[in-house]
Amino acid sequence: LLPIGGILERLDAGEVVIGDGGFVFALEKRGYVKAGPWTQRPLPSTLRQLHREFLRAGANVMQTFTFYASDDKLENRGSKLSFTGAQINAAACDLAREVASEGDALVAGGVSQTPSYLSCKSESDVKAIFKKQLDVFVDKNVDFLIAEYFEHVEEAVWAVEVLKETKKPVAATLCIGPKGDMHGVSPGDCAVRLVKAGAQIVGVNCHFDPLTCVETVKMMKAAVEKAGLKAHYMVQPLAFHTPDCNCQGFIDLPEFPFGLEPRILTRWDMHKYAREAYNVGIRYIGGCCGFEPYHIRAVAEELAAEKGGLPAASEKHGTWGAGLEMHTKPWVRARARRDYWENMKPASGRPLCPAMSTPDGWGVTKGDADLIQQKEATTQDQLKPLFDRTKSN
Ligand code: MET
Ligand SMILES: [Zn+2]
Repeated sequence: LLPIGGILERLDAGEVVIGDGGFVFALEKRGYVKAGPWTQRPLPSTLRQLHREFLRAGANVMQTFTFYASDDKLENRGSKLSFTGAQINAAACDLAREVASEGDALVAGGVSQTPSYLSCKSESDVKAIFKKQLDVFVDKNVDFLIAEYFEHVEEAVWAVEVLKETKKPVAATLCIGPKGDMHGVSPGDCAVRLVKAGAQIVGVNCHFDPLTCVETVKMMKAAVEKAGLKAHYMVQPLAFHTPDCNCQGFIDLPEFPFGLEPRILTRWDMHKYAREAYNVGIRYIGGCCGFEPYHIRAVAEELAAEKGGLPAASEKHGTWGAGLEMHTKPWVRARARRDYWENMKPASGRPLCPAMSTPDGWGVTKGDADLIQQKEATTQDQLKPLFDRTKSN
């Protein structure tokens, strides 16, 4: 399969790298993470098992489960923790490495947006937060680093600048859609800033459905190329359909986070996603919230020819439903073919439900953001009264 090499060697050689899926969401469903704070950990045996399932599904990267594990986030959520932030981050690195070494996978240490940025701490304060997590990643010798889930490109740039200090490869993904970041910076401009800050891989994760994310990365790629810069591209979208979202993505859907199930992509939707991503030139293709191991397996199956083989989990899955040839019912046997699953339109089974929702939130768009651009007004609690004021004026 993949030649042995670091992330950049693999991407430079034109290989497809498959990412993993959504850990906080998957662990919440299994009863180990609480939605809201999203910070409960550590969870050794479950976490090890989830890494293994993604590895078996074809993931080439094990991301450390260090999302929202910065000291300020752990404290800010008041979790009564019996471990320090450093211990939590270290345990996550050990687990990711343990499982990665069972297969052909790299370990990526991850940092994400901080409450410190939103509450307007200085650049040096915010950077100090990233540095603490980074010290653990260096100590544990992760293979590369990912700054993911940033709504504000400014904070992502700060993260990249800190991560760069290690000389390890750095990837950066924003949780934005085609309209850009929460200050209205376009995807293209965001990407150029991240590449200039030293990220070798740029893209988006979370907040929007796969095809919207691919579209956003396509805009990033065009701008980076236009600026005469070079980078690799990465996409790790939601596994939920979000055609009705505004600029903040699925957070604003009334179904977030406990009623999203009818929106889940099928494995066949994932084939389409993987092909689209590949066709626009994205070579690091993975998932975020909602992605379960079988979604990653579908990505790996779609790209099997490019990758030179199928993942281990495909042993239990005939490509395009081939396993159904052994079904007892003839009409089900007739479904053992690609065009059946490609054209099947799944029903939701909910006759009284709408196809689309109206996003909540306070409709904070670029225009509103311009009115309230002071950084101290970027958390929702702080935005609401300002927006109400805007409306009544
Ligand atoms: C809310 S985005 C979460 C990203 C993180 N890599 C996770 O899967 O948990
Ligand atoms: Zn996510």
